[in-house]
Amino acid sequence: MEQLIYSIAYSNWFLWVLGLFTCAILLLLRWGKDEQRDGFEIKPKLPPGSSGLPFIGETIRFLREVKSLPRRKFFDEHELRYGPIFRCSLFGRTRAVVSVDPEFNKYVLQNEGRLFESNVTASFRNIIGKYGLAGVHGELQRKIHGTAVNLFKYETLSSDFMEDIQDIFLAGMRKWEEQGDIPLQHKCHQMVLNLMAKKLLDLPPAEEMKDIYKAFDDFVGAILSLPLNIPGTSYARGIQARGILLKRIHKCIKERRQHPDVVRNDLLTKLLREGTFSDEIIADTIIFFVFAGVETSSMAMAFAVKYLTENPRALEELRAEHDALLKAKGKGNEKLTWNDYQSMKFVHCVINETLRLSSATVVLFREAKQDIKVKDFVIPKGWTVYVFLSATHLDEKYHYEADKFLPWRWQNGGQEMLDAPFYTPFGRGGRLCPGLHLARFEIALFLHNFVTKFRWELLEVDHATYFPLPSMAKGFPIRLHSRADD
Ligand code: HEM
Repeated sequence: MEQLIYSIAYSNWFLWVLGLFTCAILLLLRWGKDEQRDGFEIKPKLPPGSSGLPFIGETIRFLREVKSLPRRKFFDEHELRYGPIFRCSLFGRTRAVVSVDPEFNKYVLQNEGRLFESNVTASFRNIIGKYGLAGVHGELQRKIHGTAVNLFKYETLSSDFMEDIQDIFLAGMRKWEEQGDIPLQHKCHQMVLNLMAKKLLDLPPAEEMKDIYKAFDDFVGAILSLPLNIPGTSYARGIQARGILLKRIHKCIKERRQHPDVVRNDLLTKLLREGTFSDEIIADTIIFFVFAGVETSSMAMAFAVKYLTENPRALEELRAEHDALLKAKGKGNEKLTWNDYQSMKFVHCVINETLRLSSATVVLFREAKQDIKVKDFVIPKGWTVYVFLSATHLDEKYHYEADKFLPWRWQNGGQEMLDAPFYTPFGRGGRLCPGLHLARFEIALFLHNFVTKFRWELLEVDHATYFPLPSMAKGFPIRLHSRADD
């Protein structure tokens, strides 16, 4: 018996040693495999950081902290510990690096297509389509991007957009006035959607084309949803909406070919006239403009009003600028001219500051196309770099009292910040937003009309969130009062 006990104890001890030995070998083998996967003979010096939990990484912590104050908490703590470029597993990507270093961000974005490449998930690509610009690379990306730059360039705003923007915004605001109580965020969304539908496809406003507008809405709603293609989910509705929109766009293409004599000032006509792209590319490009141009601009409008509501001094200064503009034009002459737009100053400070605090694009994803040496470490080929634009916008090192809405920081030389690597609401490099002039123009014309026509009060306290997009939980419910009654 004793012998048996000894022999069991001995064999258990032997098994323990054997087990530990095997684990050690397996760990060594796995470590070696990781090194080989990264393409290095010896362990590369990766940026400092941690991988967090398997697969989830630090996503849960990020999502929790991005909602709390100060808004830069997650980045401040990581930067303090590891520096501005750190290894961090987020959103299911374990081989990833976060950058909140403005100079490195600039380097990454300016080397698009050479050292780095924008990368999108398969589910996102299913929504935006094979030729949706974010997922297109190389020569074709440059060609479509160049066309978009041409369509939305500063010089075209006066001839191609001014009249339509004012007509649609003035009509929209007349309705808001009748309604009195409005959720501003949703109303801005609808108004910008009307504008894009008119400018892209020459469609009449929402009331006359409910199905198409619902499809637009479902499509935009699906972009940031969980990619579950199960009936009833936002993603599935988005895929369905994409089909409806494609059908409508192809119908418009056919109509334009059948009736070339009908004069239209829309972007589809211009794209067809160029004759460079297939119908499939044109359809995906139009759909991508809806994705890129609606939520981004309309959120900025709603957030500008939120910040002005909270900062009466800024509102007063903006209103004074725009009342003076109207006074100089004389009564009954409410439509603005190109010269009026060019004379506006403070409104651009308000727009810059709004986009600094709540730009629609929080983070850009880029994949390293080769091993990238940064400082004294290496980002291996195939790794993702998260370029966190919002983190540099909120960094006290570059913006004093960074959490506060202070449009005056953009006055007296503040304009130089527009080119600085720590202010990039529209990105940079080969994918710099081609709609940036249009977006600024829309927001300026919106603010001009809104502050000169209305006083307003907030009906309920609303809570803003900033990820994945800036948004207000209740849609910013306000009561409007016409200033004509003052
Ligand atoms: C406040 C409003 C807007 C903001 C903050 C914004 C921001 C951005 C940013 C940061 C990018 C770069 C994406 C990247 O590098 O991967 C981008 C790309 C793009 N934007 Fe905008 N955008 C706005 C409005 C618009 C408008 C009105 C349009 C026109 C319809 C537009 C069209 C595009 C397009 C087509 C791209 C893709 C460029 C490419 O990948 O080559 N954007 N936008």
